[in-house]
Amino acid sequence: MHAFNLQPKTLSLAERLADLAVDALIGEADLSPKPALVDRRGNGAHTDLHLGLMHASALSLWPAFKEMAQAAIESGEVGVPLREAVGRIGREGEQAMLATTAGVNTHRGAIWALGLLVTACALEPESSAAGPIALRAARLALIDDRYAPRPLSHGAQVAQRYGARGAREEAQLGFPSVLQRALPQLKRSRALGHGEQNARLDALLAIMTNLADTCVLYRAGEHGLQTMQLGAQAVLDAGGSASLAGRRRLHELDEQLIALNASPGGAADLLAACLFIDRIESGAF
Ligand SMILES: CC(C)(COP(=O)(O)OP(=O)(O)OC[C@H]1O[C@@H](n2cnc3c(N)ncnc32)[C@H](O)[C@@H]1O)[C@@H](O)C(=O)NCCC(=O)NCCS
Ligand SMILES: Nc1ncnc2c1ncn2[C@@H]1O[C@H](COP(=O)(O)OP(=O)(O)OP(=O)(O)O)[C@@H](O)[C@H]1O
Repeated sequence: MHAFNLQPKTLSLAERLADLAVDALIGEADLSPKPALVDRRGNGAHTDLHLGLMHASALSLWPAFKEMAQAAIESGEVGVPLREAVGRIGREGEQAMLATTAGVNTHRGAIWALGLLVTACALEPESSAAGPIALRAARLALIDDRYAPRPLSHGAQVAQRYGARGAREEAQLGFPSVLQRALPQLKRSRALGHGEQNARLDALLAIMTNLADTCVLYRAGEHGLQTMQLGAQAVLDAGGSASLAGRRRLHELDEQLIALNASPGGAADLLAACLFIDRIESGAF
């Protein structure tokens, strides 16, 4: 008899969903060259983040994603009890993240977006279509969580100043940036044979063309947001990340956004959401 069981352990549904969520975060972090974001090249516009921290943070969230999926399986329906359970687990995940990063916000928006999507998937594991998953996530996001603290977050300050409702609204509308922009662009660029990394960069740019990213608004105001949106569109118009002209535009956009300290963190979170849904749609679980 062997001392070790060498058989691969069969993962539960909740564990597989947590794996996919963490994979999506690592895929987003590693993707390079992303404008002004942490990637394999460097720290973009961030002084307090680096790639190792993004990886460690992503891994620290695995238990929270698993617990959210388990809560969905046990509850079986969208409703106040599940919303409040997921809110509590999300806040615990945030504490695990902050303990790992010594207090730096690496993945706040991603816990929210991916947490809702993991929960939505676990509610109906037989259905892998993006539309119904996003709709279930939106229904959850629309439910009020009475225990959620209401801090004067960067997002809340930007909402007061510019009227942008950020991460919450994106989820409540069923992730339009992911379903209507990122996923179609990812598929278009893949179909053109642009290569997976370029297709992912194009998907990120497609999100950036239209998003009211509260990270950018907080750090660089409306001018920063406009620079991000127009610059991302210019890259896509020039032929996307796979073309020489598009790459030149992408490099310019990176420099412009770094000069403005305008890191599109919300767009990055939504790219992770896009990569997650793409894996679900392709039958990964
Ligand atoms: C809704 C959240 C994101 C708070 O949003 P708020 O705008 O107040 O906060 P904050 O300034 O910290 O921004 C959160 C993050 O969202 C991302 N983001 C920014 N803009 C956007 C956008 N337009 N769309 C999507 N994500 C965005 C950014 O990465 C940013 O870091 C969430 O953290 C929350 O409500 N937490 C409470 C605990 C809870 O219920 N958790 C549930 C986990 S499923
Ligand atoms: N690759 C990435 N690089 C940088 N940020 C990312 C990346 N992926 C996701 N993000 C998101 O961007 C956010 C970081 O933005 P930001 O630094 O503005 O946050 P903050 O701590 O709220 O603000 P500040 O650093 O201005 O005090 C994180 O919440 C995270 O969700």
